[in-house]
Amino acid sequence: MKITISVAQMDVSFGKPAENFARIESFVAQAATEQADIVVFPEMWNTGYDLSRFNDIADVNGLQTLHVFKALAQKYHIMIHTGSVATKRGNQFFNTTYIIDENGELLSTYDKVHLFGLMHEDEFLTPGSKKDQFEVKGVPATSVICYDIRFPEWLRTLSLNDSRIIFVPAEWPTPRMPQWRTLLAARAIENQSFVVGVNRVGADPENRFGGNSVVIDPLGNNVLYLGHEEELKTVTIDINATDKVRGFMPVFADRRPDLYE
Ligand SMILES: NC(=O)CCC(=O)C(=O)O
Repeated sequence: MKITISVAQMDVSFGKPAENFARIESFVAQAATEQADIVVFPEMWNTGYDLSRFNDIADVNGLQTLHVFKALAQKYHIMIHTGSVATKRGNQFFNTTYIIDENGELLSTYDKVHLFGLMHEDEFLTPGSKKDQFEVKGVPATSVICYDIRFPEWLRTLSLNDSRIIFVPAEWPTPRMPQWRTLLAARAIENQSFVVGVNRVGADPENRFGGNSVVIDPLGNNVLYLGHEEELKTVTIDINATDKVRGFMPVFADRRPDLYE
């Protein structure tokens, strides 16, 4: 099974959802032109980390995100991983991913589980407590958000359900780019899965963001690698590679969960 993935490495206007929403369609249109099955956006691109203003700018119940992306998925007949957006539900704020299929149907919702204190998420956001599991063209997949990749036990838990692709939208600052690359490669190798990491570029008042979005195969090799500029790139992956690696080195079968608690 082959899956074509477009990575939308976008810049984000700080605290300006209208400007950010206005730029989304061009990425989806380009991905469709490049015949992608799915297009993937970075983390919290609707607002950036303008956390103290979330009461005014977070997407209430994700309604704008869902409305815009469902329409785009139908118009371009493409599956969309929304990256993540700042959402407001009741009086709480979340960092939320939506997965929408090519018919505009919502497949899954995920709230970031591990909140990143260095960027003050823990002061403003409520953490999620559910897994994200969905299928891309019938292939089991999962998704986390940025800092979540520092928790291998969480990605392992998500991968035990036969997942073959792990999506990782991010706002990962430039000084820690070597860690971004190493952690993503490690998660790919240990879970014998493809990893799709989509980072933003540009800057906000506190950080510069390093791009370097990447698609990594189950052996840890980059099959797509972006630089530091805003751009969309597309690659086709062959999911059979995960069967080959898992057949050759049966890591999942060799686990000793009886020792892990
Ligand atoms: N937005 C994030 O979760 C950033 C995570 C990060 O920078 C890290 O080093 O981890």
